Amino acid sequence: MAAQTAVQDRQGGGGVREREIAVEQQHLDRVYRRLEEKIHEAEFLMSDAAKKGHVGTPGALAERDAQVFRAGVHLNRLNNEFEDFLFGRIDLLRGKDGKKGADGAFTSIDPADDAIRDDATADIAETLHIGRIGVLDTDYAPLVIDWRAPAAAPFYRSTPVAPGRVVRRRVIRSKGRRVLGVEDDLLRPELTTGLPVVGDGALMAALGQARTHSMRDIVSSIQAEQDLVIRAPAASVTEVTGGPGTGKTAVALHRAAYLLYQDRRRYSGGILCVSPTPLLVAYTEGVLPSLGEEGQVAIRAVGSLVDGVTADLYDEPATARVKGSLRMQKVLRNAARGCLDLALEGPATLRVVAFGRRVELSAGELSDLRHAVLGGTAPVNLLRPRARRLLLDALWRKTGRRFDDAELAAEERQGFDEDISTEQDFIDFLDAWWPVLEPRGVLAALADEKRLARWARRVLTPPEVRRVARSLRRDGSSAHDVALLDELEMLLGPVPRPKQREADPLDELTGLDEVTTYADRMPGGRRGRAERLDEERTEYAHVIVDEAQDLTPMQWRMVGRRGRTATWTIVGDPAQSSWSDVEEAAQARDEALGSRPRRRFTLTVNYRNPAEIAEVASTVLALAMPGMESPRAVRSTGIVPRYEVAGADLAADVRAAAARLLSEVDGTVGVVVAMNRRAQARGWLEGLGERVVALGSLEAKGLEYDATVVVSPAEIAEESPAGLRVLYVALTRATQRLTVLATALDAPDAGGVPDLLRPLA
Ligand SMILES: Nc1ncnc2c1ncn2[C@@H]1O[C@H](COP(=O)(O)OP(=O)(O)OP(=O)(O)O)[C@@H](O)[C@H]1O
Repeated sequence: MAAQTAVQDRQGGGGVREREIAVEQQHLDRVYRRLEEKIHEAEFLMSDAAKKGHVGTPGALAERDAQVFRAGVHLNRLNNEFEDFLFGRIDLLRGKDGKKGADGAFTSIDPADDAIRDDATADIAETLHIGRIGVLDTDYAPLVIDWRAPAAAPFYRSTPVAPGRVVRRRVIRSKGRRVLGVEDDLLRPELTTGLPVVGDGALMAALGQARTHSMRDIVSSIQAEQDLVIRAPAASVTEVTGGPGTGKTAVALHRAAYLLYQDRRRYSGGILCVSPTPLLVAYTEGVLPSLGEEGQVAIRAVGSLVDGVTADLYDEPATARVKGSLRMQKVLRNAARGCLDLALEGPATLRVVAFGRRVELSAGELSDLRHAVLGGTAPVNLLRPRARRLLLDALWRKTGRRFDDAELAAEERQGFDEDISTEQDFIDFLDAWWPVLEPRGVLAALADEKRLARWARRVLTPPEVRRVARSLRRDGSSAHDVALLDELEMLLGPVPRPKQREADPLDELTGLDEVTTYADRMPGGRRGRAERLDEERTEYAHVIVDEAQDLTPMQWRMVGRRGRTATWTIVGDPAQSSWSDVEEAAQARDEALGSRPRRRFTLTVNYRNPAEIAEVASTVLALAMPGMESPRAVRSTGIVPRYEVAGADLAADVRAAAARLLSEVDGTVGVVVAMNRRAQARGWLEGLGERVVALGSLEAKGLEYDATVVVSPAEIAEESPAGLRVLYVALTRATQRLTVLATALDAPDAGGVPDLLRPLA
């Protein structure tokens, strides 16, 4: 009977849909009325604090500032008129333990033993609405439960096989203050509860939507296997693997929001999310604000982890391989020390005047001294004070002064040190003989092939030396260079910086700088507190690594230094790795993570690609990683990939394919080409508008489009030793349509299918 009602209502019979929308609209109206009251409260707090004036004891001022800060943050969150602020509802049977949690909702997951009557009828005992932040009524009853609260977990976890207390799960679609639609899943169809069921399920509705250039959150349709990862306890390392489109990136970002909600104090140390490319950062950075989280999470491209440098170049695969390998540690260590010698083009000897006579250290003596100082492993810049001391010791010995009285000797020596070390000649000599080295200077020195060959003796082969030196002569940096700079920063130690402007002592007394005023005093004007903290921070409480399969060993070292005491979430897919030496990268990952225990999760369902596209990708996967399983595509659209063969004018053919796809989809189109055709391809698409973009194969990582054109699979595959895996990435970017454009290199068959995409016999 209930099943019958459900079928009828799914077909929209009897105006049930409109009635149910009206029911949810009523609830949403109540929520907004309550939110308005909260906004007034927060505004009152702000103005009350302001009225407390500008004078008072330091304690009172600090209290006032903290109050303003808290109220401001709160107001900001409330004022954000989220698209679907309220997005879910669950109707629950009576629970087992009858206890209420902090959010006002009952805690038990399982139904009470007598919640279902013998005739399979049951009553709905509790209805919870789930939203982006929690809202309590004036009497502390929950109007909306925060999606991250324990009571919201059944919304994501319940399945028809293990429904727990959930009878019906409803996803509510709204815009601003208006409810637009509802989509229900009936989790206990065997029961008669009188609940109407509307719609075709929320997940399919979400997956079919057109894509934009920004990723959407999935908060209203997180699936059970994803929810397990999002809410996994933050102990040590959480490792997630899964094929393309299984939601790894989405899950990682939702997990960041969950961790902050769950233990805000602990994660005030910041969460770092490392992404492979700036394009993926731009694509994903709107997700956390849409979940109500801003400020504590820094999403950075791996090439932007060192302040002041942004990677804007790509290295050829063979060069990347060398620069990313652990062998570079040795080369950089030699370079850090070797650069001291480079500076010695100035005076070869040191001459000073002491006690009326000249005292001199010869080139040989200076060289011995340098060796003695460099004997330690300390960073080179930190050895400078020791070098200075040894120079003074050696000069003092040369003066031949002897004293019987120890006190007198100490006094004389102190005077000597002060005199000599303030002498301009000595200062100039020290600056030339033991200069403060900056990572960029040392890296630039490696661009000289002869020098690099010396520092890389028995570590790199001559062709490798040539490649690396040549790549460093370019103007700009690659993501591999950034890891080298970071390594050098560690080997060299901090560069002493000129002192910052003194803080206003009164501000320090009142704690005012913690709240707002510090930003005003910063050079360059007013900046957000979060932005400032982000820049200053070099270690984080939690580190998330997206597309972890692509980090080179040197990059793992760089990321590892940012999370020495952190907990970690690492998501990736070995089948999508563009790094050729998978084992070396795994070893570096192990080093970065140390012996911390790991919890492993696997995601198995592909939410991005329709089955028709996933099938093509799986033929390449079989070549790239024989034996590796493809994730299961969750939907099928009936639209098969289109195969075309390019004629004499590749540009015109690519342009035509892109234009056709633009007319077929509402959202975005991505044209993926081999890396060396990137610039060219941008030109081909000129004038087609903003919905279409050209991407080099490595740039496509992590992104998705309504439709894609993959240009010459063979060219992409042949571009690097990991080319087949890169091609696998390229083929898995489309949510609706795929066009493959073959060239002669692809050896297409009569149907235009490239050799690489033909299923193995
Ligand atoms: N539970 C879900 N509900 C709705 N959409 C989802 C869900 N899970 C994933 N998606 C969507 O599927 C697409 C793929 O997700 P995501 O980019 O996180 O996958 P991925 O595993 O990181 O992929 P890749 O390895 O290819 O980079 C995104 O559009 C995402 O919004």
